[in-house]
Amino acid sequence: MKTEQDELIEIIDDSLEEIEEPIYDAWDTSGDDEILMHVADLEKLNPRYTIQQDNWKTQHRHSNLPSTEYAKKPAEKEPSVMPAGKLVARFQSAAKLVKEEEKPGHQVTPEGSAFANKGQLPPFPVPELKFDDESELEHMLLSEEQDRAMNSVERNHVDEDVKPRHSHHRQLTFLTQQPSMNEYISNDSRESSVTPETGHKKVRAITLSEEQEHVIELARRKMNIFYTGSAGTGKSVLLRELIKTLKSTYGTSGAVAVTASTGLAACNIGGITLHSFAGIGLGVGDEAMLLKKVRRSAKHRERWKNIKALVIDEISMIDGTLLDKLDGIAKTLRRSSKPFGGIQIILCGDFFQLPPVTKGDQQIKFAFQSYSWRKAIDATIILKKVFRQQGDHLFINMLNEMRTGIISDQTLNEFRELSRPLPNDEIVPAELFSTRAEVDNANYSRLKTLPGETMTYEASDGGVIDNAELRKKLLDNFLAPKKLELKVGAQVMNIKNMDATLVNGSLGKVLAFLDSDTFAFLKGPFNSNKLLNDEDVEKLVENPTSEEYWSEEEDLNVKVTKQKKKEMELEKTFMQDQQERVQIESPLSETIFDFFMVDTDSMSARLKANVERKKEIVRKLHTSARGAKLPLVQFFTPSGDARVVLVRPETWAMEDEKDVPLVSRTQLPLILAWSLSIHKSQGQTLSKVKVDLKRVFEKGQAYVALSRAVSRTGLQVLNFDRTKVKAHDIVVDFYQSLSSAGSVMNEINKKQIIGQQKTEENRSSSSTPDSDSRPPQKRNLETMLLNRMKQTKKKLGIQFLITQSSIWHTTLLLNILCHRKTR
Ligand SMILES: Nc1ncnc2c1ncn2[C@@H]1O[C@H](COP(=O)(O)OP(=O)(O)OP(=O)(O)O)[C@@H](O)[C@H]1O
Repeated sequence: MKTEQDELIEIIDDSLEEIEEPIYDAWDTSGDDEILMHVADLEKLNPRYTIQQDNWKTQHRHSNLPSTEYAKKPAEKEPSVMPAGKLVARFQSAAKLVKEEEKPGHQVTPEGSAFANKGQLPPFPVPELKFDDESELEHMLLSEEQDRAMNSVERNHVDEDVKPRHSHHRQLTFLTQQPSMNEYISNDSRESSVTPETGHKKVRAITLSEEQEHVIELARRKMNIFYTGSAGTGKSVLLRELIKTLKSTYGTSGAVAVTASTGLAACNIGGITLHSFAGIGLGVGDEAMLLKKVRRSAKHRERWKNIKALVIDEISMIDGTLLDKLDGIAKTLRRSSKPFGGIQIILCGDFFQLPPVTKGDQQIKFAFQSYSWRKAIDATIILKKVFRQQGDHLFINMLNEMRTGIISDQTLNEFRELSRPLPNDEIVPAELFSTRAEVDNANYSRLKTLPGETMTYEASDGGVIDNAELRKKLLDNFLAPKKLELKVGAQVMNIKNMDATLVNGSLGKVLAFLDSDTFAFLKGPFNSNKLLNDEDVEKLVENPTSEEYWSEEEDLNVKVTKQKKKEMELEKTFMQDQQERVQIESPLSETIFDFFMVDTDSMSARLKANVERKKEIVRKLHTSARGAKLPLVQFFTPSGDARVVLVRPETWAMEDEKDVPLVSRTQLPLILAWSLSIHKSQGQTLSKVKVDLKRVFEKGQAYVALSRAVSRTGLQVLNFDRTKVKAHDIVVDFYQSLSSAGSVMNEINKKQIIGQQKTEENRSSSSTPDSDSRPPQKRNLETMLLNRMKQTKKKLGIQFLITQSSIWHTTLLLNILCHRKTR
C-alpha cells in the first residue's frame, strides 16, 4: 500500500525527471528539500492537483536541432535541403542591391531603391521579384569552375580545421579548460595542456603510467573495479582510455554505459548522468517504485538488459542507498542474482571531494558503505601519482593537507599569500563560488565589462497556476533564467541534453546574434560546396513562402507529435515576443566570417571578390532582418570538435494528467558560464582560477575548488579559513584501508598463481586413482613408510625410484631389511 509520501515522491520524481542540474543548484544554496515543499504547497492550494500517479510529467524535448545547427564535423545532421523560398527571395533581393551599389543607375523597383538609399534591404516578403534578377543572382554566385576551386579549399578547411584558428578560441580555452577538449589519447596517447604564455593548447604525448595501466589490465580481466586517487591523479584521463578498452572488449556500442553523477562530469567523459541512463528520474522512492518507473520505459528496460559494463564517474556524489537500488533493479531486470545482474562495474572518483547531496540533517551514506559495493567490487585501487600539479610539489603537499582537513600553520600561511590578485594579462581567470547567487552576480559583472550591445531574452512563462509565489518556486526549478542577458563574446553553458555531443554542461562562446535566415544563408549558399543551380533558384522563386523559416525546417525532419506541436507553438510565441521587443540593430560581428570562410590569402583575386560579395550579402541580410535574433554559439564537444549552433528556445513544463501545463517556461537553454559553482567545477582542470571560499558549506568543497588549479601561480584564493576545510572521518578511515595499483595487481596475480597451482596439484593428484580412494590411516602409514624408506635408502646407498604406486611393494622389502638388521 503506497503511502501519501510515496506518492508524492513518485510524482515529484516524474515531474522533475529531466531536471538534474537545477536540483543540485537548489540544494547548493538551500540545503533543504524545496521540491517536496512545493508539491505539498500545491496540494494545499488546490485539491484539483491532488497527486495521482502519472499526473504530472516533465516535458522535455530532445531536439536534434535539425537545421539551425551548423556542425562542420560530423555532418550527418546537416539537412540536404536548401533553405526555404523566402530566404532565396531575400537573397535575390540582397544580391540585387549589392549589384545595385556596384552599378549605379541600374533599374530597381521603387521600394528596392528606397531601401537601397537607406543602405537597407526591403523588409520581407520582397515586394517584387523579377525573374530577370536571376542572371544577376548567378553572376553573384561562383561559376562552376570557381565553385570547384572554392570547394576544394573549403573541404580542406572543413577536414583539417574544425577548431577555430582565431583569438576567440584562445579565450574560451582558458575559461573552460575542459581537459577533454582537444584531447586525444590513443596508442600514441596524447593529452592537451594549457600553456599560459601562448594562450594555445599545446598537445603533448602522454603515456599512461604503470599504475594507470594496471587498472586497464584489471578491467580487461572483467573485474569490477573502484579506483580512486587525489585530485589530478589522472582518473578521468584513465577513464576515457578504460572506456575505449571496454568498448573494444564488448564490441557493440550499446554494451558500455558511460555515466557520471552530474551533467558536467558526464560531459567530460562523453557520457550521460547515471540518473538519465538508469531511467530513475531523481532516484527518490524505494527500489520497487524505481523499478516500476524503469519498467514503464521500454528504452530504459532494454538498456538495463543489454549492457555489459557500467561506468560511473564521480562516484563520491552517488548515494550508497541509490547504488543498492540500482543493484536491485539490475538483478531483477536481468534475472540474475549476481551483483548488478552480472554487469561489469567500473567506479571512479574521490570520496575526499564532493559527497552526495543530502536533504537537511539526513546522514550521508557513501557509496562504499553500501551492501552492493561490498558484494560487487573485486578490486579497489588508489592512484598515487599526481599529474595536475606535478610541477609544484609544495602545492601538492598543501592540497594533501586540505584533503584530510588538517592544515599546518605553514600551509595556512601559504594559502593566505595566494589572496594576491592574479596577473592581468589576456587570460581571463575562471571564477568558482559556493552558491548560485554568487555565481550569478559574478557572471553579470563579467558580462558588463564586455563591449557591445546586450541582447536580452525574456522567458515566456505559461501554465494554469495563478498563485505568484508558488509559480515562482516551481519555475525556479527550471535552471533557465527568467531574463537572460548575452553579448557577443559571452561564455555560456548549454543546460539541456540535445544529443550525444551537445549536452547539459557543454560550454561555448557567443559568436553573433543572427536571425534564422541569415544563418541559413551562412550555412547554405555562403558556405556550401554546392552552387545553387537554375532549377533550385526557379523552385525557390516560385514559392517565396512567407512562413516562419524555422517551422518549415521542423516539418522537414521531425515527426510532429501532439506534444511537439505544443512546444513548437510555445517557441513560436517566444520568437514573436522577441521580434516585437525592440531588438538592437547591432552590426554583424566580423568574426563570424572566420567560422564560415576559407582563408582568402590563398585565393585568386576573382575568388576573393566573390567571397567579399557573399560577405556583403550576409551583412545586408543581417541588418535588414526582421526575425528574432538568436545567439550563434560555438560549442566544444567532448571529442574536441567545434560545433556552431544557432541556439533556439526550448520549453520546460510541468503538466497535469490532461497535458495542461501547470507551469511552463520557454527560454534559450543557456546560462552565463564564466563563473561556476564549485559543484559544477568538479572534474575540471583550470590553469587560471580565482576561488572565493567565503560561503563554503560542504566537506570536501574547499578541496575540490583549490585542486582545480594547475599551480599556485595561476590560483587566487579569497577567504581561506582552515576551520572550513574539513573531511569526513569515515572517508579518512576508508582511504587508510586502500592499496596502490601495483600491490593490488601483485595480490591478484599471486592469488591467481596460487589458484592455478592448486588446480594443477588437484589435477595431478587426481591422476593417481588409488591415492584418493585410500583411507586416511593408510595414507599416514604410507607416509611413515616412505620416510623410513628414504632413510634406509641413504644408508644402503641404493637408488630407489619411489612412486606412490610402488609403495606396497617396497614396504615388504623394507620390512625384510629391517628384520635382518635387528637380528
Ligand atoms: N599519464 C599521464 N601523463 C601525463 N599527464 C596526465 C596523465 N594522466 C593525467 N594527466 C594530466 O593530469 C591532469 C589531471 O587529470 P584528470 O583530470 O584526469 O585528473 P583527475 O584525477 O580526474 O582529477 P579530479 O579528481 O580533480 O577530477 C590533466 O591535465 C591530465 O592531462
